[in-house]
Amino acid sequence: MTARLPDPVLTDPEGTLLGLDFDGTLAPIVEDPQRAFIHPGSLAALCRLGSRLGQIAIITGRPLDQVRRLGRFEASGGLDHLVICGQYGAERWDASTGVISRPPQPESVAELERRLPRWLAEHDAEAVRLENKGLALALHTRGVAPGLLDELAGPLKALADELGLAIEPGRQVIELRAPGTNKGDALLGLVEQTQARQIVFAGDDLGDLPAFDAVDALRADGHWGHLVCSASVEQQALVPRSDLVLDGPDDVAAWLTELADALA
Ligand SMILES: O=P(O)(O)OC[C@H]1O[C@H](O[C@H]2O[C@H](CO)[C@@H](O)[C@H](O)[C@H]2O)[C@H](O)[C@@H](O)[C@@H]1O
Repeated sequence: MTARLPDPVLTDPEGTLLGLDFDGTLAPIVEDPQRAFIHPGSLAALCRLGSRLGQIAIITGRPLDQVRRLGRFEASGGLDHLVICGQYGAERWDASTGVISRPPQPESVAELERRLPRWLAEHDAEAVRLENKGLALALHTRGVAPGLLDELAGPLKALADELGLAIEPGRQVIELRAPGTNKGDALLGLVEQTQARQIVFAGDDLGDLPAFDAVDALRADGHWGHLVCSASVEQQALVPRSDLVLDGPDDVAAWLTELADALA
């Protein structure tokens, strides 16, 4: 065993659930969210791990269809044990069955969609780039308006409260989204379904904290858990919570490759 590869996973891969965030963990952060493709090293390693680990789950704030496209999973073999939980667990795609579950857009998000262009104009925030995810609208400032989100955070929280939406802050983004799901509940649901004995989760941003909390709760309940941070200068909140700190998506790809090699 090396420090990067935990023994319980190496000795019982079939009993292991590997949960992974997408942006900033499997995919490098880029300016255009539509161009954030999975790191090729991570994709290759996941294809090898797919037949060795009991379950691989990508648990992401992204909509399912985006992650399926940016992850290039369907063009790749060996991923029968992959599940994608999109939009913080509200959507799900199971590679083994092809079954998709996806709730309809709530009226509160439709109302936000109607109001937001005018709201941004009234707040001198037209520079913000909007990403419409169906169950959420994300306001991005990467490359266009650094610092603007700090000013908008309070008014956006008031708007979210008025519409009954949840606020999800992230790396140069704030989302207003349908409430009721989070990455922690998505992970706990998968543990119950798969009866996994070892749970590993890797993430990079604030939206991953509920999954970190879930792993801590599972550990308190007798499971073996391992928390991995894909670190960045931009977001360090996960570092003190993590058992292993990796140097961003390149290092995540190297770590997944080491794991695939060890289990080959
Ligand atoms: O849960 P995740 O898989 O980490 O998704 C969280 C959000 O990630 C995306 O935004 C982030 O990545 C973009 C592409 O690299 C980057 O431009 C942006 O600044 C980051 O915040 C995505 O666009 C959001 O919808 C996700 O919710």
